[in-house]
Amino acid sequence: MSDFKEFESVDNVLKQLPPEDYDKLKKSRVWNEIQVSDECRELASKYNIELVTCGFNCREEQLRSPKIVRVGLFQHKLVPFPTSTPVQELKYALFKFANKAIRTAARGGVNIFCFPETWNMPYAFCTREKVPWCEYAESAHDTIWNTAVVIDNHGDYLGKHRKNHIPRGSNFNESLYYSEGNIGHPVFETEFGRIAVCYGRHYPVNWLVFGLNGADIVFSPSAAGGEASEPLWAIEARNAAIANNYFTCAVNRVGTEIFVNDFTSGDGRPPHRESEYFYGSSYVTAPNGTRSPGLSRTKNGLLIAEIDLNLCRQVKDHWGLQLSQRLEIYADLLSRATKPDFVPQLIRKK
Ligand SMILES: NC(=O)NCCC(=O)O
Repeated sequence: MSDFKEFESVDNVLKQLPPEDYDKLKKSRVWNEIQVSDECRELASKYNIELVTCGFNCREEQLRSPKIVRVGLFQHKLVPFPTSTPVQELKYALFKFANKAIRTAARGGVNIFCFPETWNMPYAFCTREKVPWCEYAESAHDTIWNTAVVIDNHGDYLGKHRKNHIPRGSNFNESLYYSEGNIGHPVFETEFGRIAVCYGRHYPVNWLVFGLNGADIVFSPSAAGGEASEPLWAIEARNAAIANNYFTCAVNRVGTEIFVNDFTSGDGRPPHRESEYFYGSSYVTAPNGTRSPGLSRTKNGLLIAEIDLNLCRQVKDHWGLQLSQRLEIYADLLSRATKPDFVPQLIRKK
């Protein structure tokens, strides 16, 4: 397992193909190269941030102009800072690094930038300890919810999303720290499209509602790690883009975090001090199912993807999934399934 933790990424293996084969591969995945400034590349290299860039194809239309937007997905490790670093010092160090990442993204023309979930602290929920981790809580207009705030390009607070599905298992004991989100599935109108934040990527209905509320781009900031989680990663956000005809941006944390005290994971393993390994691999999917290369599994990285929001409607027109989605039959079933006397529609041989 430890060797696999160091495995960098499928995309890096693919890059070793002869250039003409790699070119064919790019065409088959339908993404292109885009230009970013030398300054962006220089900053990325100076700050040791892997930079991956790509653009998605979109047909030109006769009536609507292209709506070109650049999204920036930033993934990072906590190390070199040990989890035992004093709270204020660690917060400051992470803020300083975040500042470098944002500046790099800005030089790359990024319009919308997204961090991973709980990027500004250790992922300490595995420990079940409250001290000192609760001291990382801050009022981003919230304290007891796992919350993402959306800040617009003028520096103004646009609103927030509270995580709806709080994990309760294995090394993801967030329910000891957070209440379940209670403010629905907001979509934020910005100068760069209608955007939303979806934390609960294991729940297709969660994704669906952001689509119903009109999202063009749904960001999924994550702290996703471990063997059970990784096989799902490349599928869930991609499938959501296909099912809902919007762009999805899956943003993950990187690395293993070592804590001071032993804790157990409820899986028969002896007490230990390390978190799950967070496998990075942040990526973007377009509404037609094509996807960007992923960032590495092991390194700090910035993925800059150029998208044309017109693709959302083009794909909707092509498949007509919204025309045939039959929400009413699911609304009825779902409301019955929430009742204690729900009887599943199960047919048995008589
Ligand atoms: N942060 C979080 O909700 N993680 C859930 C587990 C996973 O998906 O890897």
